[in-house]
Amino acid sequence: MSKGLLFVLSGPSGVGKGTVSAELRIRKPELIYSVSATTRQPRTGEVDGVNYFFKTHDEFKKMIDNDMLLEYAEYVGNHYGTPRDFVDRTLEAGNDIFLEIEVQGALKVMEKFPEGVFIFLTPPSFEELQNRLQNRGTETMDTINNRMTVAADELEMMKHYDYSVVNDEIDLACKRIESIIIAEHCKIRK
Ligand SMILES: Nc1ncnc2c1ncn2[C@@H]1O[C@H](COP(=O)(O)OP(=O)(O)OP(=O)(O)O)[C@@H](O)[C@H]1O
Ligand SMILES: Nc1nc2c(ncn2[C@@H]2O[C@H](COP(=O)(O)O)[C@@H](O)[C@H]2O)c(=O)[nH]1
Repeated sequence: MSKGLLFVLSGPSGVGKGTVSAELRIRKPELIYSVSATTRQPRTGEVDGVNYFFKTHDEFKKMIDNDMLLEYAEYVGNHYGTPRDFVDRTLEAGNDIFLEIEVQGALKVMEKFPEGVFIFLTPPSFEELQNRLQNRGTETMDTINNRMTVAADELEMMKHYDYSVVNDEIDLACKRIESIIIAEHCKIRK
């Protein structure tokens, strides 16, 4: 049996990765989504094991020490990481897996899985990115400013990705990603 494909969706905070992924889950239920571990506090409505595995700093460190993370990164004061075992088992079983992670982590996955498919989600403009972060209302103005500073560096990394997709409209962004998934599967059949 051939292995599944690893898709990584990345891009600056607030660009709409979570929103687009949630819509893709509805449109492509056959895709399997990785649940990350994080030391960040849950936001209202977030559920442990569904949105994230919420960990203490000690628990997260143990995961690193036991080599349980495919990649991890510190992002604006919190740690985030992708549990390795779930990714490996999904791919070995011949299923595709979808990771939604920030840019430092994606660059690490590129080293370990160069055969992965790396998609950078871009905002229509920098101003719109700031509007989206502010309108989401989940971060303080300080955190938003920090995330915008990081975003400027992250946009520089877009050139390392296989695809860039503009998230102007959720429907269009999803259609673009769905086309990429189809195209990557066609490549395998050739
Ligand atoms: N195409 C779009 N047009 C307008 N608003 C959008 C669009 N996509 C997402 N949004 C809004 O932008 C905000 C940020 O989206 P979302 O939380 O999905 O971003 P994210 O990239 O996952 O952020 P983070 O990396 O911080 O988790 C949300 O309020 C969402 O509703
Ligand atoms: N490197 C990783 N980044 C991850 C992972 N899971 C999520 N993220 C990214 O972190 C930021 C902030 O997320 P938020 O939920 O606090 O807004 C965002 O860009 C996520 O995509 C991961 O496992 N590794």
